[in-house]
Amino acid sequence: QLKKNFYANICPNVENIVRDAVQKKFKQTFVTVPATIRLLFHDCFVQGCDASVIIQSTGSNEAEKDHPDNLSLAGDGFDTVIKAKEAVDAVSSCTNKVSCADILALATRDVIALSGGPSYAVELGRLDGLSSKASSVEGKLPKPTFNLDQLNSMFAANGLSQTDMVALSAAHTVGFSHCSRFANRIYNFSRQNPVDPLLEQNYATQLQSMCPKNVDPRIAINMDPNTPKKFDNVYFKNLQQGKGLFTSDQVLFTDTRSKPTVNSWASSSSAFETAFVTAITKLGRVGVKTGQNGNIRRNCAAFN
Ligand code: HEM
Ligand SMILES: [Ca+2]
Ligand SMILES: [Ca+2]
Repeated sequence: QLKKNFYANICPNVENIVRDAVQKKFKQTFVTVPATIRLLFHDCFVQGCDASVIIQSTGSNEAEKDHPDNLSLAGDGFDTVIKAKEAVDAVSSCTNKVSCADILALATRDVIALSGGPSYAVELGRLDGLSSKASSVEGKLPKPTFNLDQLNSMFAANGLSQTDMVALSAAHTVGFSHCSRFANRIYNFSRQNPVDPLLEQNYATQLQSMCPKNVDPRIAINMDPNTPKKFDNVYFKNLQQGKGLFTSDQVLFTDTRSKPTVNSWASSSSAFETAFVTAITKLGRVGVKTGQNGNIRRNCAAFN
């Protein structure tokens, strides 16, 4: 059972310590924002929110982070958690008392606020997981080609509704994607349509020029072409205009079951923010470890 003031008697300053460390990292690079948010998502959907995604592989264990679906997680997300953990552990009453999973949840809240998104209270008290296997990632994370039924069933498996799924998808209002993730939509989409007809034409042309056919695979482009550094509801306005980058984004507008939600949040950022806070709070409860199922890692990247 998570609690908002879990560390009140153990490490009363934990929220300020984490926020200062995250702010420092944010000043160094904006990538801190999307990298940390996506890290939380990829953690919670595999074995629950237990920092299993942060574990480094060793000679005897190929960890989650080396599964193909996690190779594009930006290093700045991992670094944010490690830096915040160091700052927490530097305070003697807090040393080895705060889990990496909780630090990731707090850091995510902080980067969302730093980029203009909603601020919210974070539930705490997660333990860090005791296993991390690349093989356990398979089939647990959504693909950019997913349709609404596939998205709904994967989120439902984590206790999240369609409404939660649409709200959380708005995380694509910040951050980057490599060209390979949507190349299918701008080149050889189908026999009749080389370009996905759901893509607005000028946007498709722009994407083609940023991602030419033999582009360097390291090139990444903004997922929100309008406000890539603001955590806002422009994501939904983009969907209304055929500017969803992935099929899994655009389908939220084209499928009549989710379209009303997109329209409503495109016109009301406060309604979106309320739904997002509900959804990310539910995300933070997925598969939480307690008792013998977890511990507090001394080093977030390695088991004790
Ligand atoms: C709904 C299904 C989802 C799919 C299919 C999906 C897929 C993807 C893909 C393919 C990328 C680009 C990765 C790359 O090429 O580097 C990406 C980036 C990202 N995703 Fe998702 N995602 C989904 C949901 C979410 C959720 C729920 C969150 C968080 C709440 C999230 C947060 C992010 C962020 C912040 C980035 C940018 C990462 C960066 O710039 O480093 N995504 N996603
Ligand atoms: Ca996990
Ligand atoms: Ca945005």
